[in-house]
Amino acid sequence: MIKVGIVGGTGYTGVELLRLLANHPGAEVVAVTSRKEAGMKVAEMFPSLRGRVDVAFTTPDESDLKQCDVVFFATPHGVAMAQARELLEAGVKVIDLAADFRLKDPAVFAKWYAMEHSCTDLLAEAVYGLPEVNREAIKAARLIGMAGCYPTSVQLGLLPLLEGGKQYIDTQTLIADCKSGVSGAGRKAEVGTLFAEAGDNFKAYGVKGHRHSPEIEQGLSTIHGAPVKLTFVPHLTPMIRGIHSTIYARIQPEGRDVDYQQLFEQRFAAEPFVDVLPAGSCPETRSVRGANTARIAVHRPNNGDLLIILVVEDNLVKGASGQAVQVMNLMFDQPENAGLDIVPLLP
Ligand SMILES: NC(=O)C1=CN([C@@H]2O[C@H](COP(=O)(O)OP(=O)(O)OC[C@H]3O[C@@H](n4cnc5c(N)ncnc54)[C@H](OP(=O)(O)O)[C@@H]3O)[C@@H](O)[C@H]2O)C=CC1
Ligand SMILES: CC(=O)N[C@@H](CCC(=O)OP(=O)(O)O)C(=O)O
Repeated sequence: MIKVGIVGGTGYTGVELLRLLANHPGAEVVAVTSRKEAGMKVAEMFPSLRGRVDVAFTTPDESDLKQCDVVFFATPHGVAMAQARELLEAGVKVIDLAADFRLKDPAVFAKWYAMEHSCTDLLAEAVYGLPEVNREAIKAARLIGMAGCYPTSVQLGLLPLLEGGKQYIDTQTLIADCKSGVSGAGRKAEVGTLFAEAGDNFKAYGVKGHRHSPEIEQGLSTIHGAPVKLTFVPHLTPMIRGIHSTIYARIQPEGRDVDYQQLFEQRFAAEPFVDVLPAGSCPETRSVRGANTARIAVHRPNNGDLLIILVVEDNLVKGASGQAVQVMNLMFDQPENAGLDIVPLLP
């Protein structure tokens, strides 16, 4: 059994890790931290886990995380980078769901996260946690910076069009118009996510600049092998789970004769967690609720020069904890779908 520790077990991604790992045949959660709820049984706080998770929260200081084979950080930005070195030196693998190990340039990290990076050597070593792009590197890694929720959807939507230096689309004018459910903002109390503020309401935010822009551009540029520019506008929608990304790309002369439906179907045919919908479809966020699946549809209206790619995912699953379990499975040579064989919840 893989011995698992979770730092930040009371937040939305932490409890989602607990839910998924409760069904994992090869992993056992041996430590879960919370500073505020230390001493309380996990299942007392989250009755959905009664009979499935039999551990209590401990403070991060009390928790013997070094006895684990892997520790997930489901914490705010800046927490993992303060603790990763000690764990790695003790032979523990580290999977960070925050952004501490995503951005390769420490100056870019400092600009967007308003803090200096405290271990740039580990940043250089860390592997980006997006299996459809980095599967082999993930298998060999001991430190993972998981892809962000919006960045996962946008990179999957553009992967077949950009990888291998393809010149099918204009890589300098891409637009990603993205919507997220409120759980994307985490479980902490904030006015903007109160029911009376976020319910029956719809708004864009971060239009001047969002910290996922540099992450998406870094990822797309790596996939393409040359700089890619993208305008990213996130929106908050009155739903709990789910991300819907609508991506616009201009087709270049080299891409005029490409069958995009076939390109997407072929690229993702062997991917266990990416589903390309039949031509003409529009994916719904509820079709992936609770599951580690991204569903994608590609449209080319009137066979013109505009491609519209629609991507849906559950921000807490493929956008965070499910993808983190997928990554753990790769790192520990488990079946990639262990603990993740889930039918989405309807309605
Ligand atoms: N929500 C989402 O959809 C996604 C979130 N993420 C990222 O995952 C991370 C967690 O997000 P989310 O679960 O939503 O956040 P929450 O705010 O819901 O939970 C944060 C957790 O971290 C713990 N925590 C807070 N500060 C510290 C600290 N200094 N040391 C140790 N533990 C701490 C909290 O417990 P306590 O205070 O009791 O210790 C709590 O359990 C974030 O970095 C977020 O950006 C990534 C993808 C999607
Ligand atoms: C709706 C909402 O507020 N979403 C968050 C993004 C989700 C998140 O936690 O960001 P990471 O994926 O980088 O960890 C935001 O825009 O800040």
